Amino acid sequence: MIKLQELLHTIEARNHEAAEQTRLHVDQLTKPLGSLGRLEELAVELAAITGESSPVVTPPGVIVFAADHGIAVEGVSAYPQEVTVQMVANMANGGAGINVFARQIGALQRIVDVGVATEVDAPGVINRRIKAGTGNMLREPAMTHDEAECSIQIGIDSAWEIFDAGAKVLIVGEVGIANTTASSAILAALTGADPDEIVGRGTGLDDAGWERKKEAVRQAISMHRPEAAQPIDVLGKVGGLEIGAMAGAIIGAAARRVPVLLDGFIATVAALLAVRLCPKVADFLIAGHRSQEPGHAYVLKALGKEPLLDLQLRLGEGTGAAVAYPVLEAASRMVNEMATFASAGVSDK
Ligand SMILES: O=C(O)c1ccc[n+]([C@@H]2O[C@H](COP(=O)([O-])O)[C@@H](O)[C@H]2O)c1
Ligand SMILES: Cc1cc2nc[nH]c2cc1C
Repeated sequence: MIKLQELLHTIEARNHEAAEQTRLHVDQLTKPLGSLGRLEELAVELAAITGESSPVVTPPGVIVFAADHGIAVEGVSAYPQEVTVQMVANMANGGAGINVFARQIGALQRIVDVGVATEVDAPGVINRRIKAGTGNMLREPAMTHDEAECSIQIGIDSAWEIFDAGAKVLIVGEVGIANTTASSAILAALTGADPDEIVGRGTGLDDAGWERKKEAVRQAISMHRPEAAQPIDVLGKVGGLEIGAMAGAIIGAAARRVPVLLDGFIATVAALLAVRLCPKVADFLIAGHRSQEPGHAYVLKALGKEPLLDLQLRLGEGTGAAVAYPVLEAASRMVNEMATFASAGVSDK
């Protein structure tokens, strides 16, 4: 186990030489200059991230972190808390949305229980339980400082395990009823955003539930006064076990120069936490899609990221990133498989 602060210091900058080599190569491929648009930018970004001028992105790795949230008892989700454990079992059986899309893109898959209320006894679910769900942030801090740190460490370990198994891109997903409330509270605490601007309907709240959710975020912030400059304080007071694990996995990817393809609102808030812990992490992130949750556009803007897709998704689990992955693969294949003007004997301008 490497201490978090030590690991954060090992995160390097983007590799400009590799990026420049890729840019030169892309300009020699058999196409009008610049005609593959954002794919060309993505290829250069992949080189800068990985340090490889011919970056390879297969296979991708998908890790879904699952946990429950004490705040669920306040009626801030359209679905009951037991959906979390039921969906973990569904994922273990390969029947969830993320299983389908992960199979479609040939991904390595992991599902990690970091704190579902009821323990899931299904083969394939990795047990890294910290506790049986967070505390209700309207009554107590969601986690202790130690628990928050532990969630980050579990994320780092999980990411490194899937990289050791061969994953070349990281997709982190989650399942956790009420985690859009925790994510909204983290986002408000880190950025000072007004809950009215960022709190959405999550799984599909009605108007009354939506008002309750905004009020819960406001109250949690005024009760705990999380310290914006102390991301682990924010994570502990108003966060979630799976959100900490996702932040850790993203840090683990940056430390190993593995590109992170971001999913929806919860995953992107976890990325913002990681970036606040170490700003260089931002260089390793590619936004997969823009979710319908209004806070997602806000956090993407805070990170300065333009998403690849906007398909009006709001499922989570890593699904949006998995659906965006073929775009990333296309950028990599362009670099590795297209002929150059010279090799194909095509006249350049
Ligand atoms: O990824 C997103 O942007 C997203 C937006 C809304 C809902 N979700 C998923 O729905 C759950 C959280 O919604 P809620 O309403 O229970 O807070 C959680 O399991 C997420 O995976 C995910
Ligand atoms: C059915 C269902 C599946 C999910 N997957 C991620 N969050 C979810 C929330 C619900 C309600």
